[in-house]
Order: sequence, then structure tokens, then C-alpha cells
Amino acid sequence: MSADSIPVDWDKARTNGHEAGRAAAGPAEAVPLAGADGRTLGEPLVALTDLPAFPTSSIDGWAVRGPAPWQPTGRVLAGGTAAPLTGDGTCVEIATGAMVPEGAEALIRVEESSRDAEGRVTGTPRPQPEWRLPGDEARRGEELLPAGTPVDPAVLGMAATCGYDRIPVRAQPRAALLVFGDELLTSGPPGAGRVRDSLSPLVPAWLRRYGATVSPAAVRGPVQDTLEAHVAAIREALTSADVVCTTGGTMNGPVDHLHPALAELGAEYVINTVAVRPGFPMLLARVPAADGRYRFLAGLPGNPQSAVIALITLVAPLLAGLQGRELPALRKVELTAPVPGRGGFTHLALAALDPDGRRATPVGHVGSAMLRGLATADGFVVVRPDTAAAAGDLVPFHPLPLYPGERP
Ligand SMILES: Nc1nc2c(c(=O)[nH]1)N[C@H]1C(S)=C(S)[C@@H](COP(=O)(O)OP(=O)(O)OC[C@H]3O[C@@H](n4cnc5c(N)ncnc54)[C@H](O)[C@@H]3O)O[C@H]1N2
Ligand code: MOO
Repeated sequence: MSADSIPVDWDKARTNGHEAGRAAAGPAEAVPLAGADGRTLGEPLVALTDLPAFPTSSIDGWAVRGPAPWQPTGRVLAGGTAAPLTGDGTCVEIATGAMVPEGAEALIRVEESSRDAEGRVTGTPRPQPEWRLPGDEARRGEELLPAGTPVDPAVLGMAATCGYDRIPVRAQPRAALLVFGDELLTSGPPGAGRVRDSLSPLVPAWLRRYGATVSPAAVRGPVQDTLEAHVAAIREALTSADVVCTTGGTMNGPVDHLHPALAELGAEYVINTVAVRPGFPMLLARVPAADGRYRFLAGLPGNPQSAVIALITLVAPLLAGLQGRELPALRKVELTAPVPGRGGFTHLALAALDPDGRRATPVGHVGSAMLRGLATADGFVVVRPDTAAAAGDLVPFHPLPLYPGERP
């Protein structure tokens, strides 16, 4: 296994990362609805009954049969089963959500009805039906959502409506982070040749937004800059993680030990360097673990913005694949200012979106060692190899993994 390689095209790197994840995805497991938020459907969600399951009144009023006036014979509330209406000129009082009795011909709203001295009901039904028929929303056995759908609050509510107590979802990938670099400080301000480790706080938080779990014990660093310490730390992390991310040491500097460590661990590269700037020395490898199965290692470059680009280029597609999710397609936005190309590399340029999300403006402070631009951007505009983008051009946009409201 050589550390030298031809950089992979950026789009191809995303696709390869996704396919590698998909090929390694585990089976679906049934979990209670309360624990399924944020997971991914492992099988299609199918209607267990017709929906609604019985003819259901949409109003409070009267269920009537035959011509007016109607003599009330009883009442049916939500949750009850209704006796059939058998005689013309009869009705039952009915509540919203109650089962409409067999034999009912119309429903009349209470405020659009009146009663005579004998208690008989009169009124004119509205032209549109005031009840919902079984199957109006779904037929029993109908597929409502495909496998691979992210589970959100609406999906949880729909599964409950259908009568599910548990739903089949994919396991959440377990991720770990190893930070390399003896120059890193874990607290206090930088100086005297030392820089503050910015990736231990950043990477786990974004891994979680991509659907992985990261326990506090799974974040380690700085790992000592020796080959032995790197190999030992990776081996240890592989015992409890499906995806181990490392930062730094991806190049061939005097203390860059990642490639030699991978060789020692018998790893096989899925991707070794990507033709993208910033970020190119990134890699994704399969590493055999002690149990005989393989896990993934994503090597993120040490420059912080480059590490983020490796996260969105390799790790996000891998995690999507492992969860059985599609690789998100990139939408296009209009550039408000020119963005230069980066020769034969894809250029990912940090940009902020207009409130309507249609136009992107490049932000400042975007060197690969900087995070200031990242903290004000919504994502990256994509400028393909051997091109440059002009103001007014439509270009693909890769969003940052943000929760709603995080960039108001
Ligand atoms: N001779 C060459 N040198 C470099 C090249 C090159 O093509 N030829 N490429 C540069 C590029 S591009 C990148 S990116 C970096 C990637 O290098 P490594 O992944 O080996 O990263 P390190 O050398 O360990 O660190 C680079 C830089 O980032 C700082 N760093 C590292 N970890 C953190 C962290 N957790 N928090 C904050 N900052 C971090 C580190 O101090 C260095 O300044 O290689 C270039 N060199
Ligand atoms: O690729 Mo480096 O990641 O340009 O900073």
C-alpha cells in the first residue's frame, strides 16, 4: 500500500464513500417510536389498516337517515362503535371523530340544525360529505414511505397513526475521533508555537448532525506523534467504533504517521487523496478489526477548514450509506461575486446564502488553516476543475450540516 496516489475527482469521492457505506450497512432493527427520532427507515413504512380505519365523522352534529324531520335514537361518541341506523326519519347525535353508523345518509352540523317541540331534528346537509371514508388517506398494505427515509417528527406521528409501536430502522453508526499533533493545546489561548485543538469540539458535533453517535470516551487527543502511539490509538478506537476519524498527519511530514500506521494495520484504501482544494490529502480506508470484520477510517487533514471539507466529502456520504440513506443531490445557487478556479482541483469556496436561499456570496477568511469564514457561511459553492465562476453563474452548493435556526 503506497501513500502516493492519483487524487480522485471530488464527485467520484463522494459517490465512492457512499457506496462503501451502503455495502457495509447492517440490517434493520425494530425500535420503539420514542427512540426512533433521527434514525432511518430500514424497511418501507406500510399502512397496517385502511386509514381512517372506519368511517369517521368530521363534525359535531347529527347522523341522519331518510327525509327530515329525524327522531334521535341515541348518541355515538369518539371511541365508541355505532349501532346501525335502520329506520328512515331517525338520527343519532354524533361527535367529531366518532364512527359513522351504518345506514347514515348525511351528517348535519349541530349549529346548522334545529329541533321542534317534540325534539325532532331538521336541517340541510352540506353538499360535501362531512365524514372521511376508510382508505381516504391510505389503503391497507399501501407503501407510505420508502426504506431510507430519515425519521422525523412527522414520520413518527404517521407511524403511530398507522398503529406501529416499533419501526424498523438502521443502527446509528458509532464514530470515534483521534486527534494527532503534539503542537496542540486542549485548553487556553495559543502561543509560543502551540495552537489550540479546534477539531475535538467541531468534528463530533458535526458527526452527530450526520446521524452518528459519538460518546465522550470516543474522542481522544492529542495522540502522541509516534507511529506506535498512532497504531495503538487506532486499534483501540476500532474496538467500539464503526467509523474512526483522525485529524492531521495525512501528509508525508517528519511526524505524519497516518499512512505508515494504516500499512501496519493492514488497511485498504477506498480513497487516497481527493482532487479538491482545500482538503486534498484526505483519505478513507477499510481497516480489519479484531473481530475479523472491517471498520472505516477517515483521515482528515490537519488544517481545520480542510478537515471540514474532508468531513463533508468522505464522512458524510459514508454515514449516509451506512444508514441506508441516499447521497443528497446538490442544488444550484446563483453566485453574487466571482470565485476563482483551483487548476485541476475542484474548488470548494465558503459562501453565505441570501435569506431565500437562492443566491450565494463568498465570505472572507477562508484559508485552509482558518475557521472564521466557516462560522459565518452556510456551505460551500462548488467550482469544477479547470473552470472559474463568474457573478451570475449557477453553481452547485454543498450545505453545512446545520440544524434549523443555526444560521438565522
Ligand atoms: N510539502 C507539502 N506540505 C504540505 C502540503 C503539500 O502539498 N506539500 N499540503 C498542505 C496541505 S494542503 C494540508 S491540508 C496539510 C495537511 O497536513 P496533515 O494532515 O499532515 O496535517 P498536519 O501537518 O498535522 O497539520 C497541518 C496544520 O493544521 C494544524 N492542525 C492540526 N490539527 C489541528 C487541530 N486539531 N486543531 C487546530 N489545528 C490543527 C497544524 O498545527 C498544522 O498547522 O499539509 C500541508 N503541507
Ligand atoms: O488541501 Mo490543504 O487542505 O489546501 O489546506
